Amino acid sequence: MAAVTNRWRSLRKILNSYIFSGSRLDANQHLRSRKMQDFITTLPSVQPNCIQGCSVENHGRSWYKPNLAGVFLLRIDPQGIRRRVGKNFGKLLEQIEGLIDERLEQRRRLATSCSTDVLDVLLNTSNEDPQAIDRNHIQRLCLDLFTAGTDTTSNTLEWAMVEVMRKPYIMRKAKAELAEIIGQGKAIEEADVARLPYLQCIMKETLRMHRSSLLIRKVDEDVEACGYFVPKDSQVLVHVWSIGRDPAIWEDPLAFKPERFWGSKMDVRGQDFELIPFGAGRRICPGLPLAIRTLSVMLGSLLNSFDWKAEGDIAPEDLDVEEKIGITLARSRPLRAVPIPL
Ligand code: HEM
Repeated sequence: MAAVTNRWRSLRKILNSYIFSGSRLDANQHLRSRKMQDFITTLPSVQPNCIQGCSVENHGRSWYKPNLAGVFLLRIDPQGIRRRVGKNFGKLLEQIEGLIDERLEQRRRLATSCSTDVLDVLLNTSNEDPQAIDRNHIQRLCLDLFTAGTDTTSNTLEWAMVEVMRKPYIMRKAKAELAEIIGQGKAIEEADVARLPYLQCIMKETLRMHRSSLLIRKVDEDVEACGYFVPKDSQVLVHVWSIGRDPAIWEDPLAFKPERFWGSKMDVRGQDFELIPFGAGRRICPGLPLAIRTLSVMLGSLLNSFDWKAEGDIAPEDLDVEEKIGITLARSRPLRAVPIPL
């Protein structure tokens, strides 16, 4: 056992030097995280105060499994990661293939090609110019949208509900705003969201606290940033989760307080580097406008249509916020919320 631990320690040392590829970054110095410090550095583009990362003591689990083949640029797949990913993506592609066939059949049956959703638009474009986009493109594009747009959105909504249910005063305030602006029990339209500032604050606060994304960037040329030398071709992982909880940026960072955004111009659209749940720059999430609109409408509708309690009459303060870390950040146990008619 001791031998395995030692080997693992020296492997971590090697990994460290590869990940930080020659820079003088010392992970221990800058990230206090026990579990993540060996593999991840927090290097937001310009804000020096973000670089400190933040404590993640309440992350009790070892979650980060580096793909060794990727780290050492090997073609082999010693952990079977590439094989498993290939198999699971194959299954997803089969499902999408089925959806496309179904839609083509429906269009043939109804003799129509009118655009009702993204898939119709893609199929129409392909009909008009098969060189521009073929069936393979459509399949891959749908795969991208499914993988990038589903868990991200549903997890964020679940976290928003958990946080609102944990703090009855937030629930009351949000409901009061909805009742005043929309009318209790009435449906919310996308256009209403702009008139619901407190609901928007809840969404921002949820995205601040419950994002796990690592933004991945490759450095074009040698750069000095915040006193660190980052050599050309380094891969930099920007740890958005830590930025969102950095005490150097946020007052009382572990508390869910939508009020911190009240009257503030700070937004999630990639201009304020303290809050970049959707990334920033050229590769910022293209689903951002859709996600913001749908999330606000969904959360607002849930709050405006029902009262809520946790299943099993768990007291609000006992609802836990334990996270299950992955590409997206899910709650460790899915929330089971019981709607109560108004
Ligand atoms: C709460 C919801 C969402 C969050 C927090 C989120 C977050 C992100 C982040 C952090 C990135 C990487 C950006 C970067 O590297 O700078 C990304 C990329 C992407 N997102 Fe989202 N996303 C969400 C919803 C969606 C939705 C609804 C869609 C589409 C329907 C979508 C489609 C994509 C795509 C296609 C990319 C890859 C873009 C590229 O590589 O150029 N996302 N998202």
